[in-house]
Amino acid sequence: MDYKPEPEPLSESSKRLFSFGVIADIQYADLEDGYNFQGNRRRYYRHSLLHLQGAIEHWNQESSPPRCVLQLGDIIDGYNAQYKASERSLERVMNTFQMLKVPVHHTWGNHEFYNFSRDYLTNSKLNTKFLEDQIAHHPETVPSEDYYAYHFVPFPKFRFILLDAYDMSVLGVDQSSPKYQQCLKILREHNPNTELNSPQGLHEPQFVQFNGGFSQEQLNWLNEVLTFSDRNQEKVVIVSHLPIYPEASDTVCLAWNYRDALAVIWSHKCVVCFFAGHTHDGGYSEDPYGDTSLIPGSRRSPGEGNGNPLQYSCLGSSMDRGAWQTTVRGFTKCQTRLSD
Ligand SMILES: Nc1ncnc2c1ncn2[C@@H]1O[C@H](COP(=O)(O)OP(=O)(O)O)[C@@H](O)[C@H]1O
Repeated sequence: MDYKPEPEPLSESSKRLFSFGVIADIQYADLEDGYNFQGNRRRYYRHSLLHLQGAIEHWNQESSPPRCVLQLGDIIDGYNAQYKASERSLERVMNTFQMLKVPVHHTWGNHEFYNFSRDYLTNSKLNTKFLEDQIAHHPETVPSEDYYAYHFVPFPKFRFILLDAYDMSVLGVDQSSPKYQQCLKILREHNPNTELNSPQGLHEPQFVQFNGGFSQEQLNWLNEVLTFSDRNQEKVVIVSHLPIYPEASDTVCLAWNYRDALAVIWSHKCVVCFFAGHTHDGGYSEDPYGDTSLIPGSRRSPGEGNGNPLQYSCLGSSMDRGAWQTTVRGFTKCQTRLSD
């Protein structure tokens, strides 16, 4: 990850409220090192577990421990399926996570679906929905079972929302279902390549098989939660495996309908930060909240928004770069630092 903001000294008026850990794309497999599809990025399949152990030791030793850790998806590599080692590898990584003294929230990425069905994931330890916050008297903030998303409150007045970026995807969906046909149609309409994983020649390169998007139902739910948070003057952090902001990511890694997600976020005041995995080179950007020129096709008028810059971060692969610890101080400025 090229961008590495320097931690600012904490002044009396901006004391750290709390911190949380973030780790993405562990992609463990009991295999020798390899490369990504393009052959230009090394994958440290076996070593990634040691890296996770290092991150956990760091988090456990913090004098003021993080409230939680966010695991942003691709916890094991798709190669495990080929070697019939999916369950064994997942078990190994989850056993490592057991050393962590704080709760971990798991997000699902494309590699989860290379290894497991959605039903399997729902019934597995990678489903951390039991950690969700329940807002009494606001049933509209309860997510549907049709997608894997929830919200939780690690610190008073800070709400975190975990989104399912493969809600609309050909990955993890039963191929005999109408939803699969609908997603395949969307993908084919935007991607005429025979190899649907290839972005070659695409006007919108994010329309590849290894990505997905958010259903309207999930976006409506997100809108309800953000409405609640606005009303309650909360600050909101959103996480998903797929990034949604072009300036913080390679365009081929964006969620299919990233603009729809941005439109929902921009119609509220409360969102301060969005974290994603998937883009192994990492990325970081501040949305000036009003400058629509950065978003191709955006219909948002200049000057709209809440006046605060919104932070978007994509984490570099944990195998290459390490885990991140983020400290929160009111979140007018997101402060990140490399923890190892
Ligand atoms: N241009 C491409 N053409 C065909 N398949 C691709 C292409 N790019 C990626 N893939 C496939 O998509 C999946 C994800 O790609 P990969 O490079 O492993 O990225 P990551 O490890 O970040 O998920 C792999 O199954 C890979 O084989």
